[in-house]
Amino acid sequence: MKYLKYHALGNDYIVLRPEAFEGELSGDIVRLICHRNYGVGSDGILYGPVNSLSCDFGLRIFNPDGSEAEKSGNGLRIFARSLYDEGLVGEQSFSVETPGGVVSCKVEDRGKVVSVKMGEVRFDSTSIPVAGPPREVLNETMDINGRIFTFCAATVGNPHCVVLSDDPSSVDAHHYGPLIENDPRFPNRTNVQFMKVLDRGNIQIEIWERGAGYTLASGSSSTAAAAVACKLGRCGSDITVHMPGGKIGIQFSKGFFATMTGPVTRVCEGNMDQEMFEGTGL
Ligand SMILES: N[C@@H](CCC[C@H](N)C(=O)O)C(=O)O
Repeated sequence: MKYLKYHALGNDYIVLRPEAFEGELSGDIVRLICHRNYGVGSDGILYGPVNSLSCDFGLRIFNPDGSEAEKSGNGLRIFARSLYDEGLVGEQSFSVETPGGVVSCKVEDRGKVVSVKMGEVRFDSTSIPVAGPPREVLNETMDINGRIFTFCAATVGNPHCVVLSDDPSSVDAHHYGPLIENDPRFPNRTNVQFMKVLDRGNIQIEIWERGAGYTLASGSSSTAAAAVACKLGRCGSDITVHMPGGKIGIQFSKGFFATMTGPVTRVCEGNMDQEMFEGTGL
């Protein structure tokens, strides 16, 4: 089974074309393909282009735990680059339908940079979702094993919990990230960012992703955290997000309509041997 592999600041994805894999991408198959020892290994699978009635292309996004995500910022940049590499798009803008909404992509610098209009970031609890009365989820507190966190929540199409921090660390991301990801206040679980505002144009985040765990970078996390910093009045509308894997630029217009710009790196193309799937019924 042919696949392509790319990474975006160390957030790596496998691109599977439907013609290369005509079966149903079950949770078991996704977990196997993403497994770092028994499979190819990745932070997720991009399955597309699939048919779309409203857009140039459709895309499905799967996390390594087998769950399907509504949107992926790094994933969309990688998907756009894969289309460019295979001559399906040029450097003109094109639309992609995801379960979390429609985005517009533009490949730049011969594919090494991609911009994505990610849609509107929203903070209302019913859209994210967050349990409790309908409200904007801003500067709320949560007690996680006795440690009190102040957080905001947002949706970029997928859910995000942005924890305000003076010292974001991978230690906190690994320890508290899974607890927050699965906290009952988030009915669909959530992605988690520990965010420090550096100045009006820069933030730093550490990331724990829903269904993927600790990642070196995340486009939708960058978008959500930057939107929270802007919403709180701590940043302007042009923000650089600094992560362990590198940095992404986020620009807001007309309120919280976000454009994300960042790099994509091609890793390889390969073929998954049928032996890998023995015993899976595939
Ligand atoms: N790494 C992605 C996010 C992938 C989806 C996320 N884990 C979720 O379940 O919402 C990104 O770059 O946005």
